[in-house]
Amino acid sequence: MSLLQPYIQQCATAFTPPFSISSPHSSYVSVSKRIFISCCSSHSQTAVLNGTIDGKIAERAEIRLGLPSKGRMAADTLDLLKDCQLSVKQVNPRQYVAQIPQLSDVEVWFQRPKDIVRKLLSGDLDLGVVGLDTVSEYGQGNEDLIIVHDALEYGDCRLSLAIPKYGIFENINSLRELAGMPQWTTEKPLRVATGFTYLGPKFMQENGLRHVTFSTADGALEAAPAMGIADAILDLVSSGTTLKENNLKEIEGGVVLESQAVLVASRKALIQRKGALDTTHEILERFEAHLRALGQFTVTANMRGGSAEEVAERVLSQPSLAGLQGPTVCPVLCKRDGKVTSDYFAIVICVPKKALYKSVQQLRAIGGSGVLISPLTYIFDEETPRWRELLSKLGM
Ligand SMILES: Nc1ncnc2c1ncn2[C@@H]1O[C@H](COP(=O)(O)OP(=O)(O)OP(=O)(O)O)[C@@H](O)[C@H]1O
Ligand SMILES: O=P(O)(O)OC[C@H]1O[C@H](OP(=O)(O)OP(=O)(O)O)[C@H](O)[C@@H]1O
Ligand SMILES: [Mg+2]
Repeated sequence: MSLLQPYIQQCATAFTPPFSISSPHSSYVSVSKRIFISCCSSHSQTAVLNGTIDGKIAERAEIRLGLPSKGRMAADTLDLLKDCQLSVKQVNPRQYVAQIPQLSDVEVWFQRPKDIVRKLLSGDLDLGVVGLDTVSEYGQGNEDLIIVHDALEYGDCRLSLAIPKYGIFENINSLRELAGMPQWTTEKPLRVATGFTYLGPKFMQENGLRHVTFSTADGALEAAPAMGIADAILDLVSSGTTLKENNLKEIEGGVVLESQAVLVASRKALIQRKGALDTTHEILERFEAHLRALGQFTVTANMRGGSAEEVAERVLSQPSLAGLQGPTVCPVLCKRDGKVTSDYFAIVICVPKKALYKSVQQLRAIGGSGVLISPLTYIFDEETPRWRELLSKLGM
């Protein structure tokens, strides 16, 4: 039985029969009155049960981390891990298993993003890095999937509905206007081309669009309206260039999901697999510390003053100079007339990259000189907020 089944049944009760489910392998899904067809046999629960027996995970010593084997997420994921001093040692690009020397109990498996989600559900992977769009589409709200880090700051895109700029759509600019067009009927529903055959129908149903039918393809969906195959498309948008080049436009209320790369885990693995939670903690800490540091610079400067407190007062009087917890102020000691004195103090603060120039101006305004700026590698907090969240999601 497909995981889409509850949804199909929900639709079936929402609309009056007759309807039919003609083939579980068909690539068509419709939320119009007549056809409700599950789209993808690979979503089946048999697969979900593969690596688990009666909800218990299969025994193995290693913790398996799935990383994208190709596509635009692959290189950025390896770069992130490298920046966190977790370089992946892969002998050659065609070898799908690899190691991270710093995490001795982790085995890396390179997989296509959708297969990472499927294998997390089947118990064949424990952790994975993929786009939120892929987790949402192939995870279908399954409670075994837990988002451990929701913002790895790459792979930014949105899943968005787009329609032609021309013809009957020329003056249609919102989902409400699209839904209100008299053209869509049971006999002639709005045809949407999408690779998101779970999220697409769900979104349409939640937004009250009744006369909709879906077709699917693996890529270049933006061609479908001009080819006469579809009226609209539901696909990922990043810069918007592909839509523009194909004479398509997004509409108000048409964004299904904002996505970026995330770290996702199997709840069962975190709870049952020895070492999985500790390893996840380490990866999470490194990701958080690195990503927090990305937005910050360390600024050091010298400042003349009578005492550390007096210098701190001056620094704290400026809105952009508070730092993470306040400035570090240390005396700069030098010898004058045989005596050690401290006419200058060195101050060290963290400054958001965006506020860098303003901070330098404020430092100068209060007498700062010799301002040095260096990038930060990590900011480790006492405890990461996401770790607390994860423990609470796990009921710990
Ligand atoms: N234009 C984009 N800009 C930024 N990120 C994107 C964009 N398109 C996709 N992504 C993100 O990258 C992930 C992988 O996309 P990619 O195009 O590499 O693979 P795919 O389309 O799923 O597979 P394939 O095209 O190989 O069949 C997507 O799931 C999404 O999270
Ligand atoms: O808004 P843009 O920056 O133009 O990016 C959007 C395009 O990127 C993705 O396609 P991809 O390049 O992955 O090709 P595909 O259709 O073969 O998956 C997506 O499916 C869009 O077509
Ligand atoms: Mg693609």
